[in-house]
Amino acid sequence: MAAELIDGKAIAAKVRGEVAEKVRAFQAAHGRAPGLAVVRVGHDPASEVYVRGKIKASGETGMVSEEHHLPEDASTSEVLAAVERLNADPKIDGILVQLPLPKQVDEQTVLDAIAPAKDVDGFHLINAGKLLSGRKDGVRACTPFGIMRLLREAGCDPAGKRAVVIGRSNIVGKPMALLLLEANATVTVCHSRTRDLAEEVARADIVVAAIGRPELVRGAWIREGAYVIDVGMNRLESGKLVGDVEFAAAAQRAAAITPVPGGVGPMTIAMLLSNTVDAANARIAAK
Ligand SMILES: NC(=O)C1=CN([C@@H]2O[C@H](COP(=O)(O)OP(=O)(O)OC[C@H]3O[C@@H](n4cnc5c(N)ncnc54)[C@H](OP(=O)(O)O)[C@@H]3O)[C@@H](O)[C@H]2O)C=CC1
Ligand SMILES: Nc1nc(=O)c2c([nH]1)NC[C@@H]1CN(c3ccc(C(=O)N[C@@H](CCC(=O)O)C(=O)O)cc3)C=[N+]21
Repeated sequence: MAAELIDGKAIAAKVRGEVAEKVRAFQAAHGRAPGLAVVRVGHDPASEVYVRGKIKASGETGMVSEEHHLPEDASTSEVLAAVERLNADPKIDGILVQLPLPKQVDEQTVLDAIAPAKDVDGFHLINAGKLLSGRKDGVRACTPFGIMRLLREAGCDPAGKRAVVIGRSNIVGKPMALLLLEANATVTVCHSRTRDLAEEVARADIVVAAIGRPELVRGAWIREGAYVIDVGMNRLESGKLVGDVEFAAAAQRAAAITPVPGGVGPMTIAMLLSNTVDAANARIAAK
C-alpha cells in the first residue's frame, strides 16, 4: 500500500481528549457537566449501535448524556413534544435526534424545532444558513467538520486544490462542499445524475465519497497522490462493513486514505461531543 492511512480512531481519541479537558474546565466553572440528549424513535438496528456509541463516548469525556426512546409509531407531535422539553431543560446543552426517523414523522419539522443553540448536529435551518453565509458562529455538521480535521491532521491544506464531493445530502454532501469551499478548494459536487463520475474523480486532489453504495468509487479512478475520504457505511450480507471506495486499489494510488471502519465514523462521534461542549460554553456566554 502506497498511501498513508488516516487513522480516524486515533485522531478521534485526540479530539475526545481535548473535549475532556474542556468538560473539566466547564465543570469547575459552573458546577455541572455539559449535557447531551439523544432522541431515538423506533427500532432501526444501525441507529441503536450508533446511539450506544455516542452515549458511551460522551460518558468517557465526563459529559452527562441521556437517551430518550420513543416508540416506532410515535407521531410528529410526540417527537416535537420531546424536543420542546429538552429545549427547555437547563441541564441539556446538546440535542440530537437520530436519523432516519420512521416515515410518519416529518423530519425537517422536527430538526427545525430544536433550539439552534442546542442543535449539536448542525442540521437546523439556522445553522445550515450560517454555514452557507460564511458565518463562523453556527454549529457545523459533525461528519463534514470531522473530515476537515482529518484532512488537516493528514497534512492536506485544501486551498487551491480540486475537491470532488460525491453525494449532495443535507447532512453530509452539501455541508462538506461548503466547508471545502470555505477552505478555498475548487469544489465539484457529484450525484446520481452526474454524467461521468470516473472522469470527475480522476481530476480530484481530494475525493470525499458519501454515497452509500459499496465500493462504487473504483481504485483506478483515483488520481496519483489524491487524498481520499470514505464516508460510506455499507453492511454487506456477510456482515462485513465496507465503504464507498474500493479501498485496496485506491490505496495504491492515493497519498492518504481513510479506512472503513476506523475512519470518518469515530470522528463524527468525537465532533458531536466537541460541538456539545462548545454549545454549553456558548449558551453560558450568551446569558
Ligand atoms: N461515517 C459517518 O459518520 C456517516 C456515514 N454516513 C454514510 O454515508 C453514506 C451517505 O449518507 P447520506 O449522505 O446520508 O446518504 P443519502 O442517501 O442521503 O445521499 C446519497 C447521495 O449519493 C448520491 N448517489 C447515489 N447513487 C449514486 C451514484 N451511482 N453515483 C453518484 N452519486 C450517487 C445521491 O444522489 P442523488 O442526490 O442524485 O440521489 C445522493 O446525493 C451512507 O453510506 C451513510 O451510511 C452518513 C452519515 C455519517
Ligand atoms: N442525527 C444524526 N446525526 C448523525 O450524525 C447520524 C445520524 N443522525 N444518523 C446516522 C448517521 C451515521 N452516523 C455514524 C456515526 C458513527 C459511525 C461509526 O462510528 N462507525 C464505526 C463503525 C461502527 C460499526 O462497526 O458498525 C466506524 O466507522 O469505525 C458510523 C455512522 C451518524 N449519523
